[in-house]
Order: sequence, then C-alpha cells, then structure tokens
Amino acid sequence: MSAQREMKEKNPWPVTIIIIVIGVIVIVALVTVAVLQNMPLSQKYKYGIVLDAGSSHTALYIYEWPAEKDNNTGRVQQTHVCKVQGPGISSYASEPWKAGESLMACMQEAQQRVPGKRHLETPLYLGATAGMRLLNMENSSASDAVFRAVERSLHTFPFNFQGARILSGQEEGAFGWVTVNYLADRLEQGLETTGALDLGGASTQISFVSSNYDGSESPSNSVTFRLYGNNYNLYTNSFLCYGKDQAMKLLLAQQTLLAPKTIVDPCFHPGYSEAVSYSGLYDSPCVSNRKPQGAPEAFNHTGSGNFLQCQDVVKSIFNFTYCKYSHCSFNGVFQPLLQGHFGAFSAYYFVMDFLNLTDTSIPLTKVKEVISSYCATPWDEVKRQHPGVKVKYLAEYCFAGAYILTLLTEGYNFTSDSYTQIEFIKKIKGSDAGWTLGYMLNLTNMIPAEAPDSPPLPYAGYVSFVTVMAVLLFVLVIVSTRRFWLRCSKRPQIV
Ligand SMILES: Nc1ncnc2c1ncn2[C@@H]1O[C@H](COP(=O)(O)OP(=O)(O)OP(=O)(O)O)[C@@H](O)[C@H]1O
Repeated sequence: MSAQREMKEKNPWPVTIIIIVIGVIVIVALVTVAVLQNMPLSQKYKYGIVLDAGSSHTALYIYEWPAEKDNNTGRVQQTHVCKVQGPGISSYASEPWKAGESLMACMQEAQQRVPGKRHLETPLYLGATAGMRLLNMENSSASDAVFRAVERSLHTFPFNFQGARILSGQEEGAFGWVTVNYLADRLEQGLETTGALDLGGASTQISFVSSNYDGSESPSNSVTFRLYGNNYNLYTNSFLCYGKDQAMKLLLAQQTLLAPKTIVDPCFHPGYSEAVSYSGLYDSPCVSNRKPQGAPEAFNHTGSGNFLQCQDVVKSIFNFTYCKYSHCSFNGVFQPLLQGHFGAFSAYYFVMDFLNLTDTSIPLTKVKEVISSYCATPWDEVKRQHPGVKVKYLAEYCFAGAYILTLLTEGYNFTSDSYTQIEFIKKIKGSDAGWTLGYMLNLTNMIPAEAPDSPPLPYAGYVSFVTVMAVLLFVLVIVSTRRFWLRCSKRPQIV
C-alpha cells in the first residue's frame, strides 16, 4: 500500500496523461457542439410565383430563396420563366374563359417545378399591366369577366393564390426600380441607385432618384420607400399609350388622317405592303378618338424606309412644348433633372439588341446611322437576312429604333453624354429585369425597412474564436498542472 502511494508520488505522469486525454476530449466536444449548433442549415428553399399579364403576352416567373432567410436579406432569385402561348389576357375580352385556359400550361409547369411539399405555402400573384388598364377604361365589365376567368383557373392549383389585380402605372414603375436595384445589391449596401426605364407594349415607365426631387413639385410622381434603413424618394411616371405597340397605333392613326386609303410610312422598309383594318387599328382607347370620318374598312400600309422622315412622324405623336412645371419630359408631365445610371429593359433591350446597339458608348450619331441603314434596307432583303426572326418584329424594328431614340433624347432629355449612362439589360444575375420581382418582394415583406442586425462575428470567425479560446484554456491547464506535478516530484521522498 505504502509502496503504491510512493510510486504515484514519485511519478505524476499517469495522472497528467489522464488530464491531457480528458482535456482533448472536452475541447473536441466543445468545438463539435459549437460547429454543429451554428452550422447553416442544409439549403432548403421557399418559392413564390408571379404572373406578369402584359398587354402583348403573359409570362410566369418562379422565384426561390433559402428557407431560413425569408423576411431577411436572403437572395431571392428567378429559377424559371414560362411564356404563356398566345396574346395578353386583355385580348380575350370577347371570350374571357380563354384567358383562364391560356394560363393552364404554364401553371402545370409551375406545379412540376415547385417541390410538392412547398405547394400550399407558395404565394401566387397575378399582376396585369397596361393592356388591362386600357380594357378597364374602355369596358370595365369585360375586364372584370377576364379577371374572374383567370382567377377561376388559378384557384384550381394547390398554391397560395393571393389574387389577380391591375397594377397602377406608378406601381409598375416603382417595382421595376426595386427589382433592378435589389438584384444589383444596391439597396442592401445603401449604394447610389440605378434608374429604371421600361418599354412595354402599351405603356412605358421611367423611375429614378434625383437629388433635385423631394416630391414637392408634382407629388403624384413621388413614391417613398424605407429599405434596409435608407429612405428613398423615387420619381416615377408611366405613360399609358406610349408602349411600343400603342405608340405604333398612334403613329399609324396620325398618318391615316392625311392619307386614309394608303399610307407611305417612312418607318417601314421600302417594298413593305400590308392591308390593315381600321377596326383593328382603332380598337384601342389610345387612338379611338382619332378615327377619320367616313374611313374605309381597311387601308394599305406601305413603307419608304426613310429614317429622318420617320423621326419627324414619330415626334408628331409627342407634345414637347406644353409644360407648367420647372422641367417636363413630354405631354406636360413633370420630370426632374436626370441623375445617375439607368437600366433599360423589356422592348428597349429587344430592339437595341436586334440592331446591335446595346453598347451605349457608340455615339448617338452612329446609332442614328445604323437605324437609318436598317430602315433603308428593302423589305425582301430584311426577311432574307433574318429568317429566324418573327416577321412582325422585323417589320417594326425601324420604327421601334426611331421611337426609342426620340423617347430617350427628346422625351426624357438624355444628351449624348447622359446616354452613355444607360445600360440596355435583359437579366441581372440570372433574373429578368421587370416589375415582378419587386412586386413579390414587397408583398411578402422580404425587404426589411431597417438594416438587419448582423451577429458580431461571421460564422467562420465564431468557430475559430471558440477553437482558439479552448486551446488556450487547455494549454493553461496543462502548464499549471505540470508545474504542480513537477513540484510534487521534487519534494523530499519518504523512505
Ligand atoms: N424579340 C422581340 N423583338 C422585338 N419586340 C419584342 C420582342 N419580344 C417582345 N417584343 C415586344 O416588346 C414589347 C414589350 O414587351 P413586354 O413583354 O415587356 O410588354 P408587355 O408586358 O406585354 O406590355 P405592358 O407592360 O405595356 O403591358 C411588346 O410590344 C412586345 O411585342
């Protein structure tokens, strides 16, 4: 017995080894718990679906975001887009049930793409823009019937349907601006924002923040936001009837006033000839009050392909002179001085991309030359050169190019300098530029008004900190116990 005690007192190493082993186990356990407890959860996603019921067509967008980050700063991104076959829902005014029917194929696709266990919680929105705004102005019971048909169809799917409604022009402009700035990370980081230019089929929107605008002049153009702790006073205006298709109607209506049977249109290619029915042209409230007296059933629409003359006719659909404010864009609408960068999307992009003019460092004089040369190309040659492009679009690129230039430079007052601040965009980081994402972010409260509280240390920093502290603690324990055992081993031995 005394021999054993004597041995322990002489040799402290077995106890030291036991302490080291226990220490190592404690540290490993501590670090493992810290790592597991704080590890980001495996990536589970949530989904949202928005139907953009535009004047020319409907598109369905599916968005997804990491499940643990909703109501916070989780990156929401577009995972799928489905183009609905056929025209926009406003075209089904005489057979509303077909509007509901037209959405079925894309909705079935959405049902396949969103995981089944998420269906019931996935919000589904339908927002209609200028086509339905016009139909509602013209015939509100027809527009109600279209909405009823669309809602009936959407209710047959297992998603959390939040309703179908017409967006105001202001909402369309403001949510387009939110989308562009959210995707470019400008809101969360509080960077200077980018303006948004949207050219649709029936309306066009301009939205930007200007230090010259506080909302006091023309308050109807002001939208205020508080996002991630920053206040924004946004200027936005939507011009109904100035989307690409309705602007063309304005242009044709203008020309038929002078030549009701045959118009020789400088915005169409030489050799172009098409019969156009007056009822088709005047079916829109944008032009219905301009129908010539005693007009024949149809007129012959021919082209002469002259860009300079085209620009003159295009200018005639704007009023650049009347303005009761300090500054105006056109038609007497207030606009503050332009400021900063702009993203131009929808038809701005489609048209400038086709004409190879998305590079805004190309001087405006050169841009005009390119459009001018396209306009002057005979129609047969244009079709031969672009066999894969929809004929309707091909015929309209000359007009659309001239219209975009006039709208930007004479309408919104972009100069040759500020034109270089425009970027023609289709997508930002894989998501389409347009109002739909901003609309969903707003309705799901996914952009907080205040900047979210961030943990004092990032995850990796936290784990490293715990590890270093545990190792330090361990070393301290070892050093102090070793000194204790060394002292013990040096004590005079009991014999
Ligand atoms: N590839 C293309 N080339 C030329 N024009 C195009 C192309 N694709 C679409 N367009 C036209 O661009 C215009 C804008 O399309 P978009 O889908 O943005 O409008 P919309 O949502 O139907 O209209 P709105 O927002 O006014 O209701 C429409 O006139 C459409 O016909």
